[in-house]
Amino acid sequence: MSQMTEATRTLIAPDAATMAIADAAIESIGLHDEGIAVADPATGETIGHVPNRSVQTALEFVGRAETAGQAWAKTSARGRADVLHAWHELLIRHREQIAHLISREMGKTLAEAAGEVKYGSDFVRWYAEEAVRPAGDYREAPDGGASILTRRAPVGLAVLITPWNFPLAMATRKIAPALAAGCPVVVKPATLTPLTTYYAVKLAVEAGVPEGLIQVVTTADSAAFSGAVLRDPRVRKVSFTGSTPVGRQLLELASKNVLRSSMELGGNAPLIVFDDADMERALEGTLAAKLRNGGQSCIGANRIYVQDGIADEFGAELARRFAQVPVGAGLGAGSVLGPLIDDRAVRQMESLTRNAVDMGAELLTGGYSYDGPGHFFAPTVLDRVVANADVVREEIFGPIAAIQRFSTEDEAVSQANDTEFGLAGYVFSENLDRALNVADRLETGIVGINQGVPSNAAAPFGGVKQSGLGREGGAEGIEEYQSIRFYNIARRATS
Ligand SMILES: NC(=O)C1=CN([C@@H]2O[C@H](COP(=O)(O)OP(=O)(O)OC[C@H]3O[C@@H](n4cnc5c(N)ncnc54)[C@H](OP(=O)(O)O)[C@@H]3O)[C@@H](O)[C@H]2O)C=CC1
Ligand SMILES: O=C(O)CCCC(=O)O
Repeated sequence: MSQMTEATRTLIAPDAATMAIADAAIESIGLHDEGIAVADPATGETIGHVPNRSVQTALEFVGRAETAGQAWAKTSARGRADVLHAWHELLIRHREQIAHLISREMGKTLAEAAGEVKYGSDFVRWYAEEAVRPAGDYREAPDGGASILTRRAPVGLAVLITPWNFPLAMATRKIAPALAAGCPVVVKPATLTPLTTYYAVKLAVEAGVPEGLIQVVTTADSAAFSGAVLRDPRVRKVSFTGSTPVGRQLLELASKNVLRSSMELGGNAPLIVFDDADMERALEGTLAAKLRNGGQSCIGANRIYVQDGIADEFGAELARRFAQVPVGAGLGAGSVLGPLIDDRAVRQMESLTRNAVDMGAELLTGGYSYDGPGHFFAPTVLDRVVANADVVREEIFGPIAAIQRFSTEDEAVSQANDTEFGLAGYVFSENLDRALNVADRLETGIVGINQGVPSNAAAPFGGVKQSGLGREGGAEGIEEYQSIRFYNIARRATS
């Protein structure tokens, strides 16, 4: 595609010393050199192997977790909290190794990986704190004839299926509340990035999580895994983060045993910039909402709507900033944008850009991939994208900013809501009334107002419409792993 120069073609190479830190972390996990190969997306190099577990082994692991879970469910809340606090401390003590490992296996820059270590560890600390919060309440029946006690019991064995884009945070966001609630877990990390999960779980065991309580299953046949494990009567809960088509399949499987289900699925986030926005805030917020994690986030800004009066200036300035973003290996000094996860993702970015341009979009910057061995695509800005272009209808999952223009608030809201997804949205306006009114009208579970990264361990992350079911993080996140029961105590009037 166009716009390629020798300067923009240059990629920052990985640094040998930083790769050595990552490789030492991988070595310390103690896995063997056989099974499923894991590759570095910046170099294509194989960096380790994880076991390819059979269905039979996965079911044995279910049994081990269930056995360990019986004692864990009886451990006091303070006991569970203490173990989670100890795990949090170990994650922080090993933050450097974990950040390098995340960067090596997933590709994000070291700075972003360090941010993920903080974010991912925050879930462990948060649920250490939540474990001891009241797990029930007392109420009176309105007619006075009964007292009602509620109690939250652990839901039981939870199967946790995580994606490759946040290898630590997506694991801890599920494991920590499950453990805090008193549940055993079987975790299935993505085949593309399983090493961080093995490393974090090893630290959990060192921190005092009972042997067997967390079982990690890696497999080359994830469909066979879910087909068997979700039908097993010992399993009571499934929590999944990933694509909507896989989420639908898992919900179908979960229906057989009527499993409690949490689904954090795809997004198609609208980002709306009004003409009364602070331009600097809006540009920085858009850059963050689009390029965080190389654009590979389900809350990444997918459709950017800019009000007519400022659209030319906004588009030109965003393109200028995108063009200056240093691209290279996550473990390369100064990289701000790392590689995409695999070659399929690069081909998808090329196809989305081509389709948008064919349909009339203006390519303001980027639009090209880099020659192998890594999977790199340039930061790209497209302006005047039409509403039925693929880049608008599909989840991009890469560094393409697709700008459309609008004139009125009603028009912006109606375009923003014109999708089957409803995970995140963003509003930029210095008029608080307007920002809040538009936020109220967006059909999403999350809204960033004048900022581009709304995630926080204390917040209830999750979507509406086809973006999923349930919430992760916050006080709500532990409830996903609890069953509420009540005791009705008959009361006799006394005089
Ligand atoms: N909501 C989100 O955060 C994410 C959304 N996505 C979206 O999905 C697209 C495709 O990414 P992809 O990684 O293929 O996402 P998937 O939904 O295929 O994978 C996510 C996780 O689910 C597992 N999985 C896949 N199929 C099954 C199955 N039948 N039973 C049990 N587990 C299964 C994967 O395992 P395995 O790795 O072994 O296939 C992985 O652990 C992305 O481009 C993006 O649009 C992707 C990741 C995260
Ligand atoms: O599903 C994702 O893409 C990961 C969640 C990102 C976040 O928690 O901010």
